[in-house]
Order: sequence, then C-alpha cells, then structure tokens
Amino acid sequence: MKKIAVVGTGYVGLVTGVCLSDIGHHVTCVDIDERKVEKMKQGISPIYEPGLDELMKRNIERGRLHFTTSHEEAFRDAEVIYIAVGTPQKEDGSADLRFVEQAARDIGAHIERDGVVIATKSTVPVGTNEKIRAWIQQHLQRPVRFDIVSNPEFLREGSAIYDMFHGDRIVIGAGNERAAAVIEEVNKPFGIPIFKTDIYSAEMIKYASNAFLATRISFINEIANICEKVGANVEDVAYGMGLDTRIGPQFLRAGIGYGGSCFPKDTKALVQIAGDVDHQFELLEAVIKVNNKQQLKLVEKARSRFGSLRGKRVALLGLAFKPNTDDMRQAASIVIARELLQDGASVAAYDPVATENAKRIIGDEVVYASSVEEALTDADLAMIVTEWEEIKQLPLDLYAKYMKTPIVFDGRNCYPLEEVKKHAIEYHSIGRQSVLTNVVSI
Ligand SMILES: NC(=O)C1=CN([C@@H]2O[C@H](COP(=O)(O)OP(=O)(O)OC[C@H]3O[C@@H](n4cnc5c(N)ncnc54)[C@H](O)[C@@H]3O)[C@@H](O)[C@H]2O)C=CC1
Ligand SMILES: O=C(O)[C@H]1O[C@H](OP(=O)(O)OP(=O)(O)OC[C@H]2O[C@@H](n3ccc(=O)[nH]c3=O)[C@H](O)[C@@H]2O)[C@H](O)[C@@H](O)[C@@H]1O
Repeated sequence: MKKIAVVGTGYVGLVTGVCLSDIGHHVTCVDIDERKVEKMKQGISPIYEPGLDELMKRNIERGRLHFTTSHEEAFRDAEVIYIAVGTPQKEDGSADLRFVEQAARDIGAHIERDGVVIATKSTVPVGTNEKIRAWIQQHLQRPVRFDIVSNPEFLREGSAIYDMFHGDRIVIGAGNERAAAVIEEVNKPFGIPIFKTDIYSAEMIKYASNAFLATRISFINEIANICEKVGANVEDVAYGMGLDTRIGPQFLRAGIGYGGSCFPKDTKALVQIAGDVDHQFELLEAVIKVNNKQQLKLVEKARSRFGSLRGKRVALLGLAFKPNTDDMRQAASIVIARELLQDGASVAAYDPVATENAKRIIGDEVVYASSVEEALTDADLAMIVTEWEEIKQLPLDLYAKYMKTPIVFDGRNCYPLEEVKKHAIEYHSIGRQSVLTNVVSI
C-alpha cells in the first residue's frame, strides 16, 4: 500500500482521498481552506455526497486518512501525489490553471522522495501536464526524480462514491511504463478496467467524453423541442432510440439542459483548445448554444402561457444542478430565478440540500422555503427544476391543494402523463404534449 497525498479536497479530491484510504492506502489530503480542513479532521464532509461521511469517519478511525493545510507535511514522504484542485473557466471560456500552477509549485517546493509520481485528476487542457512538469522542476529545492501522469476523473456528483468503486474505466496517460505501473498498482483494488495511453491522449479523453455526453443532451433536447411541435413524445422517442445498442439508453433524458461544475466549463474549454490550434469546433459551439436556450425553456413556456409574469408568484422546486448534490455551479435554477425576477415575478424556492449554496449565488430576492408545501402555497405557477426523488414522489394532489392555480411547468419530466391526467392540474413538460384538460382558467 502506498503513501499518497491529494491536493485539493473538493468533490473530486475528497472522494478520491477517502476511497483510496478505504482500499488500504495511507492518504493525506491537503487544502488551503482552513475552515474545510478543520471540518474534515472531525470527520465532517464539507460537501453533500451520499455515503461520504461514513467512509470518511471509518478511515479516519483506522488511522489511514489525514487532513492538513500544510503542503510540506503532505508531500514530504509521499510516493504518489494527486492534483485535484479546481480548473474553473476564465472569462473567455478557457480553463483557468492558476490553482494547478500553484499546486505544482507547492509540490516542487516540498517533494523529497525519489521516484514520486504526480498524477493529475483535475480536468486540464491538452499539454498542461507538460507544464506541470516544468512548474515542479522550477521549484525543486533539491534534485528529486519525479514522473507526471494524467489520470482524469470520470465520477458524477451525487454518485461519486459508487463511481469510484464501479467506474467503467480508469485512464492512465503516462510518458513511461514505470509511472503508469505505479498508478495502475494504486488502483488495482478497485478492480476497474484500466486503459493506458500517452499523456496528451488521456487529457483529450476527458474533454472528449464530457463534450460527447453534453452533445447527447443537447441533441435530445432539440428532438424534444421538435416533438412538442409535431405531437410526438420525447420519452418514447428516446426509449426507442436507446434500444439500438449502437446508441444506448444513457444521457437521452430531455429537460432544461445540462448544468454543473463541468459540462458547461469543459465544453467551452474544448472550443478554446480547438481554437488555439486553428480549428473551429462548430458542432460543440452549437451544443453550447442549444443548452443556453434550453435552460430558459420553462420561463419561455410560462411567458407564453400567462402573457406577462409580472406580479405572479412562482414556486421553484429544486435548485441544485441535479439531484443528490448541493452543488449550485451553473445550475439552471440560477438563470431561471434571475429571469423570473427580471420579469417582475416573485419566487419561492425549495431544495432539500442546496439552499445555503443557492443563497450565496442567487441572493435574497428569492424566498427560500423549508418545504415543498411552503413553496407551493398561494403560487400562481410551479416550475420543477431538479428531479429530486422527494419531488418525483410528491402526490400530484398537492399542487391543487396548496397553489392558487395549479399550473405546473416540469423541466425534468418527473411525472407520467397518464398519472397527471387523473389530477386537477395544468401540466407543461419537455418534449411532451401539455395536459390542459383540468385547467383552471386564468
Ligand atoms: N466535480 C466533479 O464532479 C468533477 C470534477 N472534475 C475536475 O476535477 C477538478 C476539481 O473539481 P472539484 O472537485 O469540483 O473542485 P472544487 O472547486 O470543489 O475543489 C477544489 C479544491 O481545491 C482547493 N485548492 C485550490 N488550490 C489549492 C492548493 N494550492 N493547495 C491545496 N488545495 C487547493 C480548494 O480550496 C478547493 O477545496 C476540476 O478540474 C474539475 O473539472 C472531474 C470530474 C468530476
Ligand atoms: O467532469 C465532470 O465533472 C463530470 O461531469 C459529469 O458528471 P456531473 O456533472 O456530476 O453530472 P451528470 O449526471 O453527468 O449531469 C450533468 C448535467 O446534465 C444533465 N443531464 C444528464 C443526463 C441526461 O440525460 N440529461 C440531462 O439533462 C443533468 O441534469 C445535469 O444538469 C459526467 O457525467 C462525469 O462523468 C464527469 O466526471
């Protein structure tokens, strides 16, 4: 078992560190955020991720998982160091490598052990690992032999622990066989297929994978938009398409587009990466454009239903960019809330876990309800933004019971149309016909 350091304890770094300690490694996670580190030392996860707290506590107790703010303490003795700091987008859409560069400088300043392997989990543009090598080299305090490996991460928020243990593949991009073998050995207990390649290809696999998944989403959303006009049902269309094993059923859920910390930024970064080598990635540009429009689909539908939204009270159900996470980065709820407020509507929002993060981003013009019922009370219309299980399981009578007028715009197709038809609500969803039979006239 290896001595491992993980730099950055966000969704990727913390989950990686915790899971590596769970399979037997000795892991020290280092972060510059003192508040986070204090919490983690007590076994409290700073993020909401199902199953993470339990696993953290277990491995802290076993003495295999440590947290620190000291890079020196983390790197001194490490045999493997994972870089998992953020790579947010810059104004022009390209990846901001500031945190990666700082992490590399810190590594250079503190590594002591010959043969240490530095593996990058952060999503970084092609060529960045070579830069990381140079940054480390420049900051070495003594001659230390080290190797660089690109080891992109494919976990999903909300099922990150599951993905760590059951992922489809582990990609290892290395310049030499020894470095690849070290990372392969670290990961062996997970029992996940390993694909070894060169560093540049590994970096590209990550962007290409995210861009392809984003493309599927924008594609099905465009099909949904056409379905609405021609009278087809996108759920059936997606199902029928997915039966073809060459297409497959995943990532064909129509809705109000993709959000999150990665698809929006990684698609834009790939357009930039292409642009840097004089290639215009027209397909991906269209994917991004479609997604931006799709995020406002519910507002558009409400505007055309009501004429004007001025003075209307809107219940916003779900704020996180997807269920089972408290992550609000690039969530559709942000643009929807802003647009509604701009139209002069009032907004009462509910989310089971993301409310605190939402307040910091959306602000206090929105009322944050502590239950679905509270958000729905006296509302003129409701918008379903995130398909939390709690929201999918809501008895449909509740809308009529609490709302002034039970008019629902469902951005995640949470309910089967046949069920909806049995209740006294007006219902508009994505890529399916509206249910107007039980309409309350406005
Ligand atoms: N969030 C996700 O689901 C996935 C993210 N990724 C990629 O992984 C990377 C990390 O993403 P997240 O975990 O979401 O980021 P995050 O923003 O949640 O966390 C980054 C952490 O790094 C810390 N940090 C920054 N500079 C540091 C330094 N010099 N030393 C120590 N700590 C430092 C920050 O304080 C923060 O806690 C990104 O490149 C992202 O694109 C890849 C796959 C999945
Ligand atoms: O690089 C990353 O950060 C990660 O990005 C995504 O993971 P994540 O953003 O956590 O969530 P997804 O489940 O992929 O959903 C992303 C967005 O797409 C939307 N989506 C997803 C699937 C679908 O069929 N339709 C759809 O609209 C979701 O609502 C959500 O807003 C990828 O699935 C991960 O493999 C990758 O590691």
